[in-house]
Amino acid sequence: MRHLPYFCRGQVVRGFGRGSKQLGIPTANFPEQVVDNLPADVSTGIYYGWASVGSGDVHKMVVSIGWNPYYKNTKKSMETHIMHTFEEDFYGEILNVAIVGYLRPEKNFDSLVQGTRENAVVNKDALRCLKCNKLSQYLKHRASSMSA
Ligand SMILES: Nc1ncnc2c1ncn2[C@@H]1O[C@H](COP(=O)(O)OP(=O)(O)OP(=O)(O)O)[C@@H](O)[C@H]1O
Ligand SMILES: Cc1cc2nc3c(=O)[nH]c(=O)nc-3n(C[C@H](O)[C@H](O)[C@H](O)CO)c2cc1C
Ligand SMILES: [Mg+2]
Repeated sequence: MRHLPYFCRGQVVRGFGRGSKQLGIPTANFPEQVVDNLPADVSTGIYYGWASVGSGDVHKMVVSIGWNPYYKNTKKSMETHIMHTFEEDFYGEILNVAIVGYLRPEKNFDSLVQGTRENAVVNKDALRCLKCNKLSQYLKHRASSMSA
């Protein structure tokens, strides 16, 4: 994306409910409005960056933007997997994300097992890319000033 880092926020909505169960990675889904507001020339694929829920702590994240070719979705989605274990679900809360970099295009997995493996690889890549935490501090500041 030409527009990186890209900041956006929105309410976490329910998707198809298959992110965590099938691929082992829960993804907080943004509503259509947030997806429609992405720059028109955004490349679909998997990105990494920082995220916070409400005014909570900032965590590393990976975000998938696109049509999930494995599931043949007809509507573009934007789903964030936060690299943190939460005590409970946070549907309805405001998710803040700062997308920092691009990792890979979306793939059409041969199987769910392959999908799970690929996601473990991409999560590791994201952690390697996210060593600098300057943007994390920026997101924390921006999220708290917006909810004040
Ligand atoms: N580490 C995490 N990252 C993202 N979401 C999490 C995390 N831990 C718990 N959740 C919760 O899990 C929900 C996402 O679960 P999941 O992706 O399985 O379902 P869904 O978003 O409703 O549907 P879909 O499978 O279409 O994405 C989030 O909305 C959030 O409330
Ligand atoms: C890190 C990450 C990588 C993903 N990679 C793909 C992919 O390559 N192909 C795909 O169809 N879906 C991919 N997805 C989306 C996945 O299919 C989606 O989260 C589930 O279908 C739940 O909606 C990815 C999601 C995440 C969080
Ligand atoms: Mg999801």
